Amino acid sequence: MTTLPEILSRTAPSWAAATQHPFLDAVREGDLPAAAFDTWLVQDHLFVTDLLHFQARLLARAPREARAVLAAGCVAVVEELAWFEEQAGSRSLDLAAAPLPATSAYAVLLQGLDAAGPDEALLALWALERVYLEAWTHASPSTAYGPFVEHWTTPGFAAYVAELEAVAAAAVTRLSADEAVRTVETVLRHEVDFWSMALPAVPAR
Ligand SMILES: Cc1ncc(CO)c(N)n1
Repeated sequence: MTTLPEILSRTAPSWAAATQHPFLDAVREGDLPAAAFDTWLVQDHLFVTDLLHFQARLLARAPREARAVLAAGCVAVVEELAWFEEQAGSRSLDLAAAPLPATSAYAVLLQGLDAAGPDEALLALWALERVYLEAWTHASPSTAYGPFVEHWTTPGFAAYVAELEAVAAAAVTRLSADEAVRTVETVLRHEVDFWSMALPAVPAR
């Protein structure tokens, strides 16, 4: 039977790459230029919009035990989008920017998961939320970007990831280990590309 600890250990180097990324080091050290952060923030707003659409579709076909966490997650994502709009307003950012290639590629991945079974899609959702929590935890503490780091490492978000983990733990038992590894690896590769997207503006250290 496939288990999450097995999948985590088989994908460990990719988790490290997606959480100990130079973008996040620069956030922690405070030397990420505001322009790079802002580029990333506008793209993440686009990603979260795509995520809401994906999650709403998944809710409609999810196994019974996953419905409550997915529905609560949809509400949280709607609130997250409003929060992005507030941040964009105070940083004078244009949220209507076009998606960069990493954002478009991630959107294609999420759309593709509609054709996969709900268990694979649930596993992917857990992975993309867990890696985000770990990534921002790696960026902590940050003085320059402190409020953002705090927003993405709150106990509420950690509790949501833990609830998703319980659902993903059940889902993964219905997948083959190779299938589950492939799904998680694909998510983690897209996460690395997403952090890398805004990095050319980061000074060498
Ligand atoms: C790229 C990315 N991955 C995961 C999350 C978590 O919602 C996010 N906001 N952005």
